[in-house]
Amino acid sequence: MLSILLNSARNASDNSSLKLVPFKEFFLKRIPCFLYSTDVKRNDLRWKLRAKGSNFVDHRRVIVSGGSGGNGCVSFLKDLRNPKGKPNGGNGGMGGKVYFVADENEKSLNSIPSKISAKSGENGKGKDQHGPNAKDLIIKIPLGTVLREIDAPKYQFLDDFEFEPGSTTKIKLKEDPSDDYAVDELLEDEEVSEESGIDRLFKIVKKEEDESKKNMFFKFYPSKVIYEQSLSLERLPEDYVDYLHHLKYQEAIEYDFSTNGEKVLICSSGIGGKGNPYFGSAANKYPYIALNGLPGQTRVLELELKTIADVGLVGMPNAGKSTFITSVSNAHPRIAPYPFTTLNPYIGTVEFDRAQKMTIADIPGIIKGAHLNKGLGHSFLKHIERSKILAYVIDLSKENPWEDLRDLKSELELYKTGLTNRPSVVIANKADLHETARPNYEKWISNTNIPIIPVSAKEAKNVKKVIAMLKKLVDSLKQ
Ligand SMILES: Nc1nc2c(ncn2[C@@H]2O[C@H](COP(=O)(O)OP(=O)(O)OP(=O)(O)O)[C@@H](O)[C@H]2O)c(=O)[nH]1
Ligand SMILES: [Mg+2]
Repeated sequence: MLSILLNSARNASDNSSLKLVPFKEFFLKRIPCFLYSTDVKRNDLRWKLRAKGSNFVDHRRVIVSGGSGGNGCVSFLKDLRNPKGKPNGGNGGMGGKVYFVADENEKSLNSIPSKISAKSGENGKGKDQHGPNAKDLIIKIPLGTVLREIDAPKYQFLDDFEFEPGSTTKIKLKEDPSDDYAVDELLEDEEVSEESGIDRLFKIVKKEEDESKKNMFFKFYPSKVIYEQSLSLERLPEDYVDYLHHLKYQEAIEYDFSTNGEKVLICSSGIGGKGNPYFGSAANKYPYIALNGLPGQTRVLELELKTIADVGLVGMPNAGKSTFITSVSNAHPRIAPYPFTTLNPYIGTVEFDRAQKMTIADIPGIIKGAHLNKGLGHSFLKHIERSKILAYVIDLSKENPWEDLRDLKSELELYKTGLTNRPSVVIANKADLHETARPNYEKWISNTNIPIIPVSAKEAKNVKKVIAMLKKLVDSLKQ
């Protein structure tokens, strides 16, 4: 039985076609590790390289919209004694706003949907029943996310709006007797000019060809014939006009979530429309119109996760970065004796006395040629880009370990010029493998002037010394 299992595992590993990979992964999880052949491991590595860490999402494009406001209602009180009662249409509720909150427990943008929309407010109803407001939407995003707006939203219904202080425009509501429904026509009124003295008035240019714009703002009493009636836009509620102005001239946002718990309003919600009592006056006791709710704000955003840590660990695959972070902090990334064990960045926290903390980022291994997308590529370097201190982890037991340091530095420079100028330490790991590590250490000391700290992350030897050095550097940068 065991030999059948082993053979199938080998057969699966020989076949490098993509289709078999999920099966192989599935299969390998279910056989004991002593049955793994080196072939299987090699193929596993190939699969990882092909995936380029794609199970970890650090870049995402999202469309976010606030909820629309509910419509106001046109309704009148009616009973036996009072067949023509007062207007009693309720107001529409506000839509939900969308907030982003930085959360240090979120590690990837994986869980952020590509479309985020808050719910709409409910419509008003008769008998003065106002529509309830919708709940705000709070989206948790990983600490260190950088947000950029990549597309200006288009609110076509605002194309014709010109917020010109001093000019006045009236909306004429007109009924065409041939139509069943009352329709509104938006006409520019030439006669009325600057005399009103109200600043926030605006002009609507008539555009007959665009039917879709009709009835955008107003709701009419069903089947009620409305003869010519005019309404100046200055009678619109102030928050309604403010919101239209805000939509038309909204500024692009850019934000860097660098503090845990930071809450930022991303999209405002649409204002609810007023019910018909709002339009009632001594001259017009039976207003047959109400306001529709306005749509919520929409933004197209690009989110990029750039981890924030005090210290960034950089090293070739298998150098012992994950072993080091495990021995000094609360992070527990996977450790294994083959390259590219780590596929996502990890953040470990080292706690000192007096509630002082230092964070360290472990990222996937970088190899020579990473800038040409070799290995896992160097896109993960963005996760140490914001670390003020770099800790190079070198495998001291390897042949010519100084070459690794040189290659790492050149990859860092190719990724971002000047990155290697940051304060740094060199951790010479695997110093417990005396046979090779000792002569390498001696050569390093005599041939270079780069200071190194010999360490055994596995046996937790000398790691405290490294932490003390790193803390000194972190503290000196804070001053
Ligand atoms: N002898 C010895 N082995 C070590 C030491 N540190 C790490 N190792 C071993 O080296 C292998 C790789 O360690 P990892 O910590 O997974 O290395 P890594 O740099 O995180 O590797 P990637 O995640 O693949 O980039 C494991 O088998 C560790 O047990 C050490 O100080 N001494
Ligand atoms: Mg690792």
